[in-house]
Amino acid sequence: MDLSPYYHIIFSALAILLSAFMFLLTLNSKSKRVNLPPGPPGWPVVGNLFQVAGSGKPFFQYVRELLPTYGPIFTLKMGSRTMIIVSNADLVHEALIEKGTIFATRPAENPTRTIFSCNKFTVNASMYGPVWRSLRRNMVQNALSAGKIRTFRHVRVTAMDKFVERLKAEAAANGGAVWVLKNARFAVFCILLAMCFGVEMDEETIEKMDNMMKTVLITLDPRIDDYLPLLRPFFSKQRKKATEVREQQIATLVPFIEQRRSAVKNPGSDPTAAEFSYLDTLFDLTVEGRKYPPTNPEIVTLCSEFLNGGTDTTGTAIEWAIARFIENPSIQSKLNDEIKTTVGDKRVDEKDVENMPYLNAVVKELLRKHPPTYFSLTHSVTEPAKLAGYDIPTGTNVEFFLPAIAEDPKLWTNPKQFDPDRFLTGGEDADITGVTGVKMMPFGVGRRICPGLGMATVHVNLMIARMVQEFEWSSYPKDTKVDFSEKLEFTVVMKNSLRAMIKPRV
Ligand code: HEM
Repeated sequence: MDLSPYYHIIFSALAILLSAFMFLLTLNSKSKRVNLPPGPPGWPVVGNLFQVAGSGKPFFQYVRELLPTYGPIFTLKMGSRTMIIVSNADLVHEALIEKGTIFATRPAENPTRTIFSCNKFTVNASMYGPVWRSLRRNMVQNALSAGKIRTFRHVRVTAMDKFVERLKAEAAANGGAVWVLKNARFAVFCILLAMCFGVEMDEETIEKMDNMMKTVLITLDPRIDDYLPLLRPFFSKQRKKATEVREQQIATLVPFIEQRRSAVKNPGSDPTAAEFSYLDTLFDLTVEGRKYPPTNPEIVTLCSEFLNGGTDTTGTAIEWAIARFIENPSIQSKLNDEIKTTVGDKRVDEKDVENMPYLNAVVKELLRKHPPTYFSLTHSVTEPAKLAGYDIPTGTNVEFFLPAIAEDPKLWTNPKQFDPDRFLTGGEDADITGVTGVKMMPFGVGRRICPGLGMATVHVNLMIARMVQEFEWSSYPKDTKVDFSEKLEFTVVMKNSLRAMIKPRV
């Protein structure tokens, strides 16, 4: 959440004037009687907003530095929004498992998000209720069930072969060096596109789609008027731009939606059409409380959610994995040994992954130490609630800070260390779904747990296995140390995007 571009003196002055006015208005309001968790003192109305923005730090870093002072639950006032940051496993369990139905909703969205989510018509943004239930049930049962994931095996095989070819070509042109995140996220994006649209796309079209998705994500970056709605009149240009981007997004995606609609209506008419796609589940979808199926703009929104949910998250996991392999070559060689003993000279397949305990331990440790997002998506409560004895009013943004849980010394031995063996010889374990207890939650836990968990696990395991089977990975430039600094770019990626040397294994 980098708000620094908006941290402008004029707005500060304006906000202070407004804040004095609003403060007087709210002095006697009943919110004064609410017992919120403690937090750093802020200014009236703007709260801690300018402290956060002015710190110049990524939001996760700002929060991390407050933990020793304010503990496992604290409040940040971000303009009109009250944010409650939770960073302790027991409190996560209390909120998302014990009081799961109450903490399962989402807060109100800012106007830009509302444009792109078609008024909260997505699994991730919808309030806890009938729309969410219908959309989520459809995604989980009709598109992401274990059986449906299996039907796309051939898509993953083709995408992995292309991925390896791309890496080889890039290495050949650059003295053996390749960019890790860029190539990994492109490979996942190809898989998700094929699953979503069920039509074949050439590389140029895929890149066009990818650029479109990136533009949307940038447009959705938070702005200061999201926190201080009184400043909205100053941002009419940005609002107009957002509407234009939305129009472009619709114009880019609708032709593919119509192509698929026609292929489904006239079986056999399009020889390139896949047997099944996520789109097929949306055309006639019945949504509780509605009499009509999703419109084309709504389908655009649902497809974008499907593509965005799994692309950067998975790509990010792969980048951190390769960084760890370069840092610790013994992990890489142990993995390669396991691949060799499991599949011999055969190309590693997703079915083999189940029989590779070391690979599974590496992936689990990766998601513990480097959860691709440091906060779960924002939660909110369906009714006034209590957490750790404090009041949680409706409309509050409840944020769960994942690294604090996955690196809690009360839950883990040497939590800072990247050590896949902790899950094998170390005798440690964790239920990633949180049902039997929360120790790490890279996919969230409870009712809003990531519905892509199963598929994402297949993708991360398979990509790592193929990347290590094909190549030996080492540092670029040679003999340099990996810099593990982080930065926020929707997910938490490496501050200096990882470039690595690859050597084909013989
Ligand atoms: C390594 C990959 C992934 C990670 C780390 C990840 C992580 C997460 C997290 C932390 C949440 C928020 C949970 C909460 O609100 O408490 C989430 C939600 C979600 N994810 Fe994922 N995700 C991944 C892959 C995917 C994939 C492949 C898809 C679908 C194609 C997907 C679709 C979604 C959706 C739709 C939600 C919203 C669920 C809801 O609100 O009910 N994710 N994910």
